[in-house]
Amino acid sequence: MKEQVKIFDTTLRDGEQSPGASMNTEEKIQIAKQLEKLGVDIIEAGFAAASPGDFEAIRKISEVVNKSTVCSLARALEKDIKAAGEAIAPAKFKRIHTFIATSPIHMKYKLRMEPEEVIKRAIEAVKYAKTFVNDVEFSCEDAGRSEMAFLKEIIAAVIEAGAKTINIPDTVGYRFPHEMGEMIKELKDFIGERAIISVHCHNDLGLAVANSLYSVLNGARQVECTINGLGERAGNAALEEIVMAIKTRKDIFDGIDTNINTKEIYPTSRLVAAITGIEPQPNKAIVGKNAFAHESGIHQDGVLKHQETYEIMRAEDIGLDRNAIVLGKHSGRHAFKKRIEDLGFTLSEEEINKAFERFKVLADKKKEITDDDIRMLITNEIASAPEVYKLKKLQISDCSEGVPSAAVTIEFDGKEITDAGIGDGTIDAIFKTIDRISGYKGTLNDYQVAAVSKGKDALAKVVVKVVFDEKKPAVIGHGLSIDTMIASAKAYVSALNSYISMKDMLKVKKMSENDI
Ligand SMILES: CC(=O)SCCNC(=O)CCNC(=O)[C@H](O)C(C)(C)COP(=O)(O)OP(=O)(O)OC[C@H]1O[C@@H](n2cnc3c(N)ncnc32)[C@H](O)[C@@H]1OP(=O)(O)O
Ligand SMILES: CC(C)C(=O)C(=O)O
Repeated sequence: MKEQVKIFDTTLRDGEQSPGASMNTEEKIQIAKQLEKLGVDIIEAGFAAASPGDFEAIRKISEVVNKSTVCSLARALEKDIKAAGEAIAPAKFKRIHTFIATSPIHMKYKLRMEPEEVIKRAIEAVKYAKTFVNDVEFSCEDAGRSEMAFLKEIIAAVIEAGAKTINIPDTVGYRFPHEMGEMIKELKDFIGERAIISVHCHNDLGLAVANSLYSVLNGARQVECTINGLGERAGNAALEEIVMAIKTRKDIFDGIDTNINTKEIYPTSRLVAAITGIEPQPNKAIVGKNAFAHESGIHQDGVLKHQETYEIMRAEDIGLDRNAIVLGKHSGRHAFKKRIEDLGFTLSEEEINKAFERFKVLADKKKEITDDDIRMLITNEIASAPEVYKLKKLQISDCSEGVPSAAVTIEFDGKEITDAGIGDGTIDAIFKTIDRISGYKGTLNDYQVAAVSKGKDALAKVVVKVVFDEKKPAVIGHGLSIDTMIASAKAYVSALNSYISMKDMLKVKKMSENDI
């Protein structure tokens, strides 16, 4: 029988306390729905008394979420608890989370209360919260710096008052994992089955996840955490790290599991990053851009031969469907060859070796080599496309009014062929006319234009990515001219020549007259 650790997500409450992470109601609803899909047990949707906007967001979330419990934070104050109770009222499963600080420093300087007064307030708060909901959580704020004897006293009192979950926050991220574990163990022995122990760890010393995991190992059965580790100051424990650590190290977390659908981790992380505008650092565990990327040749070779040589988790398990191999200056031949094959090219060993040499030269100049760079290397360098078709003349109509059209003259097999055509724009008209002349039909996948020099007579460089057969990879063409339209026509013709010159690598599908 597996023991569940409840995942209490506080992205919408503590996460929103990250400077700059404010979200509007619509955005919070989107995130709440995604959190439900992710399978979090409790969504802390906000702090109802903080503002009318927070109240409204919690209320709307309570209306749309029906699998996860919806929770609002409240100080140990009647007005906060009333607001929380009213905001979560529509929810199918609801919880009030009330708190008061228990550390000597907070009680003395912030609350300016004697410990006895703090206990009295805590009991009143829990009792009042119980008039709204059965599910009441109580937090001993700054428990990490609180005295054990006082913690036990207040915890016993709030359990007696009806609290079902006792949260032990390391509010300022002060504890070390072994200390956190010892504290939770002692409290677990004290509380027994009377309430669920929860932890809420901050990351001021980078220990939030480690502290949460040690707490689980010592009896905590709820973890409060946020997507991407967002939160006040250095943030909270990252949900994705806790969940994946428990899943990956089954040997340590024997018989312990969460309800999280890990395949929703990456989509949730992206949604939160897009809405808050706070991007996880590239090397952030689990969800960082580089978390599943291998750049160096020895690692790439190992992963290609057997994934587990350098991966303890599978990218697919977090819902990430992406090529883990990043080509760069440290990449080796195995990875390069694999990428060429993945892109749909069939090259001889000699061609691969030639391309690999050029790739290394390029990689010295460029930080990351993209798939388009590889296509360019192959289509324009290896094939060193002979000019089967050559642009001779181009005339375009003024398209400010009327139908954009182009007349193109192409040299082919020693003869000049001229034709004219119309299109959705001037460039489209040029490309369609080239298709008519050549008999191939290209689909433009990408078009980029850049100035390669300065001033009025700057040279325009156009790069096109064209698919001439949908079953075959795209080819790249480029053209340079002082005139953007001519550069575009040259780029398209160069893509066509590359395509034709690779007949042996890519079987060419010729268009019939009727297809044009
Ligand atoms: C560790 C945490 O993350 S706690 C949650 C933090 N989140 C927030 O603060 C949410 C956003 N906060 C707010 O919008 C505002 O601070 C409000 C609306 C909650 C309160 O605003 P104000 O009434 O203007 O009070 P202000 O924030 O300046 O000061 C906090 C007051 O609450 C008191 N207080 C703090 N915690 C508690 C508590 N758990 N129970 C009772 N009183 C508390 C403080 O002692 C202080 O009281 P005082 O005015 O008598 O000195
Ligand atoms: C209110 C509590 C749970 C909190 O956010 C903290 O202590 O950090």
